[in-house]
Amino acid sequence: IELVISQTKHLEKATMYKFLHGWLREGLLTSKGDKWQKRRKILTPAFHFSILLEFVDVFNKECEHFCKQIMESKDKVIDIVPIIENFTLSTMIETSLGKNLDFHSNEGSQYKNILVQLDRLIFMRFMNFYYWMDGLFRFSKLGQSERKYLKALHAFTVGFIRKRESSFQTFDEKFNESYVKRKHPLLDILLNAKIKHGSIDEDGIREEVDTFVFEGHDTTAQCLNFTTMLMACHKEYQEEARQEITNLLGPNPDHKPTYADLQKLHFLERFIKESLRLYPPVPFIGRKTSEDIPTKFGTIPKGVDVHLLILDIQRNPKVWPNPEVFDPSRHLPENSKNRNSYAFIPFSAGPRNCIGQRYAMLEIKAFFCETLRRFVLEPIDRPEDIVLIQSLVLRPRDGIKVKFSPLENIN
Ligand code: HEM
Repeated sequence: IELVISQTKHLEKATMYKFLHGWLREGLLTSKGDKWQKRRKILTPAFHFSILLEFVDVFNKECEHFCKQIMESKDKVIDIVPIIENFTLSTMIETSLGKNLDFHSNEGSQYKNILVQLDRLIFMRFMNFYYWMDGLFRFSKLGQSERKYLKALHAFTVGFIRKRESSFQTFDEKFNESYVKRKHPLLDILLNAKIKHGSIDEDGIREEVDTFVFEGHDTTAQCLNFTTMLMACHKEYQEEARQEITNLLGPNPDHKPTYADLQKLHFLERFIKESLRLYPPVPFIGRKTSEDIPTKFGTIPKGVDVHLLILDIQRNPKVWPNPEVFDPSRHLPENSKNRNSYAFIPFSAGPRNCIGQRYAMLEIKAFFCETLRRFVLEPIDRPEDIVLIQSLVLRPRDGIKVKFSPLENIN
């Protein structure tokens, strides 16, 4: 695994990524060579800590909205999957496009439905070998549906971009005070690159916006779904996480965490890592080899697809004793120092690792700062009840039900 992903040689993605090309074209996730390198350079500043700092306010606001929905719901046993997906999609739209999208509005519900349909169609194509052939797929009903949804999605994305561009003013990219004061959704960094430097055009911006929405919201949503279920199932760990949060921020959820606070939640971080070990939202990735790779087991030839099965790697009993047991202490520094660093790769590793890793961890931690200070989570669905399916991400087939008991009723 290390030989394939740690080097800059094998950066091209495997053949199966072609199923995403209609949607993302050649955005950061699917591009290769010079194009990928240039884009990574343009996009890396979008995750500078000064920008993430601002995003924490958005996460906090949306976390509060999430909890409000739960409080207003009559039934406290809730299938968390749809509301968590709305939560991560809202934060993604706001931080990447600088826009609030209401999913009850016509625009919001249509946009969300398109994403859901495309995910479903691409998964169906992936699962049916005949549809792997472009010619057959193009003339199939599935192919026609995909074209219809892609056209609608791209019209939405271009609309969002043009609207923001119409009132956009370029800015100085130096990380000085005025830069930090200004909120910079991802789209602004791309518009600046287009207008100031001509290093990207409108099609390129669209590729990247679609890539971020695709890669950023569903992955984080699935991590939150599984982590919330695990919190509910492990009362003692849930209490430890709540203690850590209240020791740092106090019991009142109106006292919101800052970027710096979120760095200090070490137990919560280990809890999330253990959830990512058992339920990696991206359960496998693939590369095409650009030259022969000699390994101690034999040579992987040039030009083949290599699939790296993250879920299996992270449940390998030779590395993770009793792999099915949920145990956050596996991620204590003293317990991980002798472990091969490629045994835990939920965000991949090497030069093509996840650019949004820190963003995702901040969002997930902010979510628990809010929910654990408002509710006690009790299990309804448990890991043994969940049927996992792998669509574009790893997800629970039938949702996940959790009971939310308001903390004030318990104390
Ligand atoms: C828990 C949440 C997340 C997980 C588990 C995750 C996982 C991954 C993995 C495994 C890859 C490598 C994919 C491959 O090699 O094919 C990846 C790449 C990527 N991720 Fe994430 N991701 C998460 C959240 C995010 C977020 C929040 C964003 C954006 C804000 C994001 C943006 C990207 C992009 C753009 C790439 C492509 C990077 C490149 O090829 O240079 N991800 N992610």
